[in-house]
Amino acid sequence: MTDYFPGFGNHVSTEAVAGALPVGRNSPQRPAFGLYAEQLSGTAFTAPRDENRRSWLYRMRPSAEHPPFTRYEGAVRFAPGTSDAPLAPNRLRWGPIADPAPGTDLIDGMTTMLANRDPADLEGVAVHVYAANADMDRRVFSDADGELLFIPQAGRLTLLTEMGRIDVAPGQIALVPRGVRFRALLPDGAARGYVAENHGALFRLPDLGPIGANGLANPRDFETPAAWFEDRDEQFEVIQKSLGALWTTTIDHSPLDVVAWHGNLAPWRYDLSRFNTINTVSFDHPDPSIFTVLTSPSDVPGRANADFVIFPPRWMVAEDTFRPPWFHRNVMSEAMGLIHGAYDAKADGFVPGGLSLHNLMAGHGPDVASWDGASNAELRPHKIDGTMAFMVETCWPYRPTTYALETAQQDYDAAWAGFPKAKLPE
Ligand SMILES: O=C(O)Cc1cc(O)ccc1O
Ligand SMILES: [Fe+2]
Repeated sequence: MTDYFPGFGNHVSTEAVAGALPVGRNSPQRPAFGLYAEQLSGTAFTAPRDENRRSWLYRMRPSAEHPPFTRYEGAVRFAPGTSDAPLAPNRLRWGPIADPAPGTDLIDGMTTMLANRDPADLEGVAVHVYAANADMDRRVFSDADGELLFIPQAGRLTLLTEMGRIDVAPGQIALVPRGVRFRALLPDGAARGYVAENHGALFRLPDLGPIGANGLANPRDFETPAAWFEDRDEQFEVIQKSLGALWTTTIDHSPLDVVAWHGNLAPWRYDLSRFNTINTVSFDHPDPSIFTVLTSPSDVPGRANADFVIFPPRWMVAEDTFRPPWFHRNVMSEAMGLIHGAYDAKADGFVPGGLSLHNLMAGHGPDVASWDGASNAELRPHKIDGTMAFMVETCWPYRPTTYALETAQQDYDAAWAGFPKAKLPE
């Protein structure tokens, strides 16, 4: 049996039980075995064909069957809303969050750090970090507010989703579409990482323009799981994030009961080491958009609701060039995380599991030590190796949560203190 289907956004047909998937129609009068047909829409019914994303699910019970949701009181650092206080235009940076209490699963282990827009606007993005040490057992989560891009930093995740089972390790990413229920197992007993929650247009591969037909993240390297289900008549808690808050209800079976599905709205995983990195072979550091893995467009052409960008291992060969990121002020807002290794613009203080925020127009770039090193380096071909940083760049300025504001490093501005003054000719 195929475990994963290759390709981004393909139309997949998959059944975990032979004969479960209807042939030639979506909604037969009586689906096989008494299964229930359900359409899951990721775009409006009327979205243009090349953007239209939906799948048909054939399940043991309809997902409509559940009692009312009530407010979920756990996961106190997950989706608390952002601070309303006027936000000082400071650069912010954080170390990794503390280890969670024993018995903390992925959902209770989520900490929202940054968010923008209201999820009800169907625009914006939130950045969460997670630290967990327990499997989700007899409870599932779904996010009505957006698709979830998982960026593991330590420890593997097994995402048991309604549409299949995804194993994802640090160095890989995985996406769970809006509304798809899942539970997470931790094969290594503990896991840490980041989640970008995209409230806006679905992540897609960026146009390649003059790069041509190949390069960056190639579609064939995305993997969508085959249908998988569990038939468990036990109490299951269903936690749902909706309109910025967490809700819970209980049903008497596992909702991961989709026996077959077809369509082009589905979870996937991608190994970041497959990214075909393109950069200068002459001079100057291109804009980091050259490292875009995925983009969620806004309504303004070329201005992303969210870009997921990586800084992977690569050769640096530019001549007469300051090779690390230059100093800059950006109308877009930049949240950065580090999966492993070191980032070439920051000698200290930015560690794996940490996070930084350079909001719109915040002056940033290399710290003094990195600037000094790169300004005096002998410019031979040099391999940046053993590192993977990423950025979630957005046109909507981020607002930190109160927890994030209270836990930010106190001395981040010192990264840019003490640059020598330029000496003009007398
Ligand atoms: O700020 C950063 O470190 C990310 C970044 C890298 C780069 O090479 C150019 C611009 C940019 O925002
Ligand atoms: Fe930047």
